[in-house]
Amino acid sequence: MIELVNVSKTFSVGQQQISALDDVNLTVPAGCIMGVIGSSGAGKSTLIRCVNGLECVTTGSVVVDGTDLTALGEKGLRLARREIGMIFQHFNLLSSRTVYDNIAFPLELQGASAEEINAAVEPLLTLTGLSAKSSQYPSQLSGGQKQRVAIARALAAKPKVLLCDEATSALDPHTTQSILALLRDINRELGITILLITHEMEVVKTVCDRVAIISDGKIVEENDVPSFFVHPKTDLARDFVKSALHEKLPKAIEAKLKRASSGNDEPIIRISFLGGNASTPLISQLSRDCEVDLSIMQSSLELLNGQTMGFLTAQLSGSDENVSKAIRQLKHEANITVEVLGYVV
Ligand SMILES: Nc1ncnc2c1ncn2[C@@H]1O[C@H](COP(=O)(O)OP(=O)(O)OP(=O)(O)O)[C@@H](O)[C@H]1O
Repeated sequence: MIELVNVSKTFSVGQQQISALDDVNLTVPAGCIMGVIGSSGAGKSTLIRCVNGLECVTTGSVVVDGTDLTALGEKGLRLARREIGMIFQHFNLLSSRTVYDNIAFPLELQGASAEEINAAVEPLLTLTGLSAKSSQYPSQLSGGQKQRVAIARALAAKPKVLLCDEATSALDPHTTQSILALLRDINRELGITILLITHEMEVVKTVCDRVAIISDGKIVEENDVPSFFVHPKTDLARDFVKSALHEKLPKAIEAKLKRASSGNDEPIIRISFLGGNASTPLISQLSRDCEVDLSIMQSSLELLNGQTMGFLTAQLSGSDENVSKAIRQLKHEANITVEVLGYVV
């Protein structure tokens, strides 16, 4: 549905060339909610602006629903952009227009009649829970309500794709959850493909089917969300995953944790499980098979896209040989990732 093929974007500032996107390849399947996450300056905004033609790519192509946007002239691009709705962090509503008139605005620009506009706007007011606010002005609304108006306006022209640029970053956690639930409903009920950019893993965890990490203008990792959480491949992905799981070792353990083993210490391991394994009696089995003890420090279960994921941090005790055997056995289990966080005496 959305395809970025070898996309690079370079900005010229005076004599300086700034590479914002560097050979990006990314596919967002139809009906998917894809999150692109990255730190500040990684290239997220540039990427999403290239997808709706607000920014021209330097090289490569951007294909949305079979149309190569990079091959279009100004008029063609204007028409193609009707298929692409977009919402922003700061809502970008027209302050002199009511809620109804904000939602109607893109249809007015297209020359729709009053009847056509009403037929499109009324269901959107219902969908976004704004029917009672229809004649109010943006200044009379909360942040969450403003974002609902922006979502309804983005959907007015019946786009196939919705782009979300840090859409919940200005909202409190409770309102964020309600906006993400609305995006999920829109995706399911209207079949709209959603590409969102965010710096918050909580957003990815709550609403996305797939996730890509961008760093220095490059996509460094991409996966479905449950696999991304359980099998992060890069250090950056591991950091993002940890930020979303709020995992922290007890302070006393953290203080004496050594990266390398000194020979007479014990490893602290972190195990992630995906799917059915999360509920199997893995620990007691490991303890029996390998004659090791596991002192559990942290454990949690999460449900992502209907899949159970388990996370467990434990100190492993036993003879060197048995501890090595236990780690080897864990590494061989399907759908389990084991990581040695360090060693304590
Ligand atoms: N119009 C521009 N002119 C020059 N450089 C730009 C322009 N837009 C972005 N950049 C540069 O491109 C790089 C990527 O910026 P971008 O805004 O895409 O990052 P981001 O991941 O969205 O960051 P943030 O989360 O802080 O908004 C940065 O180095 C930025 O300074």
